[in-house]
Amino acid sequence: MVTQRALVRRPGSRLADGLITHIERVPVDVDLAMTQWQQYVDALAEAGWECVEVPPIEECPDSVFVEDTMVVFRDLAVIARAGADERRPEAAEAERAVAAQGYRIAHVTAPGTFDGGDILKVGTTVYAGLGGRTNQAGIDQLRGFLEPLGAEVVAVPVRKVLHLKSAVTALPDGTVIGYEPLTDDPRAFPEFLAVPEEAGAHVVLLGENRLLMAASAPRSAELFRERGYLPVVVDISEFEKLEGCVTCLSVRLRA
Ligand SMILES: NC(=O)NCCC[C@H](N)C(=O)O
Repeated sequence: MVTQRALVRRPGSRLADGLITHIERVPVDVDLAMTQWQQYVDALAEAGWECVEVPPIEECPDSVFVEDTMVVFRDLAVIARAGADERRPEAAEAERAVAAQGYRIAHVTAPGTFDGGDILKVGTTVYAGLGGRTNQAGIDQLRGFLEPLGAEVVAVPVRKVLHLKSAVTALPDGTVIGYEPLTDDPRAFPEFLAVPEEAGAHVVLLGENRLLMAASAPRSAELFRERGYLPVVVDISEFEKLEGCVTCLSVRLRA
């Protein structure tokens, strides 16, 4: 029985116009991006994840970064009010897709904003990055939705990168991993492991000891191998040009 599903969203033809904030714009090869997206979806599928496609939204170049539309905790999906105005239309279809998977729905409303990329779940601790895309009102509303379900919401600063999960994610044992030059406050996390590359900070937990990660972080992959993990590597160069990473290309629904 399949118990793991992931929402994904195919890139649109305007992908190359996606937002950039902390990096210089370089041309995006949309055909290559499409190939890379398919390889990413295939890697999830090979690891036992059933991928559910959210219908693409052509007018939003960043809609492929579907993780930003929500955070899911237990049986609740909290739908984001995106920190970037241009990205707000992305939420409606994503909400329909997660509701169709049986999730209850809550909404962050004005003046609150959050992007799913700012939310890192480690067990029942929910770290929320307070920065360019997620504001205090958004975090307060998230706390109101998630703490009755047993979460502890912890706000952490994000100043150097787009999203909290651009700086840090976590290994299956709960160790938070981050590239120190881009992590505002490593001491915010009880267990912190520095990795040698920016993209080495981004892992998707595929199950058991498997970690989905980007090809741009080979030394970090080696570090994880030494710790007993099995990196599953995908090239997402075209999404990295738009400040995307492996986490933001899917919403993992762990039923
Ligand atoms: N969760 C993520 O890391 N999302 C990446 C979003 C990148 C997109 N170009 C943006 O600026 O919103």
